[in-house]
Amino acid sequence: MATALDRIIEYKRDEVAALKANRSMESLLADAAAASPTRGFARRMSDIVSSGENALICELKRKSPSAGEIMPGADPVAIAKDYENGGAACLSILTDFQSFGGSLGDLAAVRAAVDLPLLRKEFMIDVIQVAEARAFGADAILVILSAVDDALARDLIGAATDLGMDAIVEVHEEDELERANALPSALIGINNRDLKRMVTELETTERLAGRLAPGKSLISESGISEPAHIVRLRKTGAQRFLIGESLMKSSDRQLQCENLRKAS
Ligand SMILES: O=C(O)c1ccccc1NCC(=O)[C@H](O)[C@H](O)COP(=O)(O)O
Repeated sequence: MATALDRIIEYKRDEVAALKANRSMESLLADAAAASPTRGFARRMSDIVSSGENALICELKRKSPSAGEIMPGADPVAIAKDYENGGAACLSILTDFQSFGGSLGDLAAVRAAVDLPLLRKEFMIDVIQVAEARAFGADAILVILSAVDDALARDLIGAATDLGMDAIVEVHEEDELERANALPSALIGINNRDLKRMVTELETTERLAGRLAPGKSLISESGISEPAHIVRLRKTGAQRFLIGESLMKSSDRQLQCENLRKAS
């Protein structure tokens, strides 16, 4: 049976074809060259980790295949400022519209409003999306190994590096982690969300964390909603966390960020 990810990749192919029909790589690269410099996504997290606190990548997420509507009319700038005031290391801006209600407009608006490094959270299947990400102000991209082969992953990471961006290589299981270890990016995201069963299990990070190659930095992603989860995940060595739904739904986003940032 097709997973949510399979369905997203299916329509992403149409979106990329439409992008190529409307914009040339050259014009996107010209916009990327004119964009303000990258802000050091990986470096910002490392600085926070060195201080002993947790580096949070806080996500703007209006809806999702697993949760349905989360915060339909969310104002991207107001949310981003809550996260910044709460001590987020970086922000994750979903730019997929169909499944997550996001847009490149969100990315550009947040870029102009806050100083934090930004991840363009998108389903990358073509290097033209990487150029587009930089043109709209991204500092990092996501490479989901369940959606791409190693050759394409290398191309996406190479394109990001050429544009001064970082790349998070995202894995869900052992064989993907082995592949990630061999790819030229230091950031590995272990996603606790099983897209086949649509459940999140922190046990996924606990199972895989010890298998990261030396020099790789672990980001634990999905299903984190309370300081106790961070305390548990820190036992695996994780000090970088990607958090969306629970922060979006929090009645005091800034305070919740502060609590998660300091949990140990
Ligand atoms: O969130 C989903 O339902 C989903 C479905 C299909 C592909 C990706 C999906 N989520 C993307 C993410 O990785 C999360 O947005 C991110 O890790 C934050 O997770 P959470 O804190 O659980 O919102």
